[in-house]
Amino acid sequence: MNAKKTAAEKAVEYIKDGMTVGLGTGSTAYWAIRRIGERVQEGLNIRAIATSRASEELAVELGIAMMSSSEAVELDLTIDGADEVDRSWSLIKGGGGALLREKIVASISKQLIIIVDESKVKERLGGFALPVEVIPFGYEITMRQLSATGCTPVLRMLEGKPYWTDNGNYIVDCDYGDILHPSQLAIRINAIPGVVDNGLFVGMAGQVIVGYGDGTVKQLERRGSE
Ligand SMILES: O=C(CO)[C@H](O)[C@H](O)COP(=O)(O)O
Repeated sequence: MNAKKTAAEKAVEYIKDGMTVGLGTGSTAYWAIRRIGERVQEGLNIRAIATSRASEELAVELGIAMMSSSEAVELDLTIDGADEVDRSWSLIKGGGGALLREKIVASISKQLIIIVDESKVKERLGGFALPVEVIPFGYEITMRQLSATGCTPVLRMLEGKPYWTDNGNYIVDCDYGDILHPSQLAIRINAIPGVVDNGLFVGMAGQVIVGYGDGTVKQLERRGSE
């Protein structure tokens, strides 16, 4: 069974006619967009905004009506994946390089539903190196400053060149080991001038849907807050 697909399809059940919807990025969000496309073909009337060019292209191909960022004042619902989620629903995102648009879209969503397979649920964040979007100018300086926050920063590369985000920036993957205080760390990272944003999403998820290999899906119960 495809655990990402089952989690994604469960989340799409929350979409109702007339809603405005944020479309996430990645291999789990892909299944949600596919299912939304099917529902649109069946007559569902929604308008959507995507968190990456790749998701936008897929949505347009599937006939989903898109809205511009100037029209998107508040969204009813956003469905997105994550690289890690802990028991208080803090997240690491950005493995697919879309963290900035994902955070912007999540910030105007009345509800953010996170869809993951069971491998992403962790007691503590930090097994996955934290993606940080940085501007290209002075990135070596920014990387040294990131290093001083307690991580090993690595510039993300693609085909021998720095990876470019949809926003024309770089991604630095920062390995902190166990992240004990995600919200404090997020503030420290974002205080560095060359940082645009980081992949820690704290207090943003409104629901986490987990898909399992046996075909079942469950809501992740929330335990405490960060
Ligand atoms: O944050 C993201 C992209 O920037 C993705 O949601 C995250 O990387 C999870 O991706 P996948 O569903 O492919 O495992």
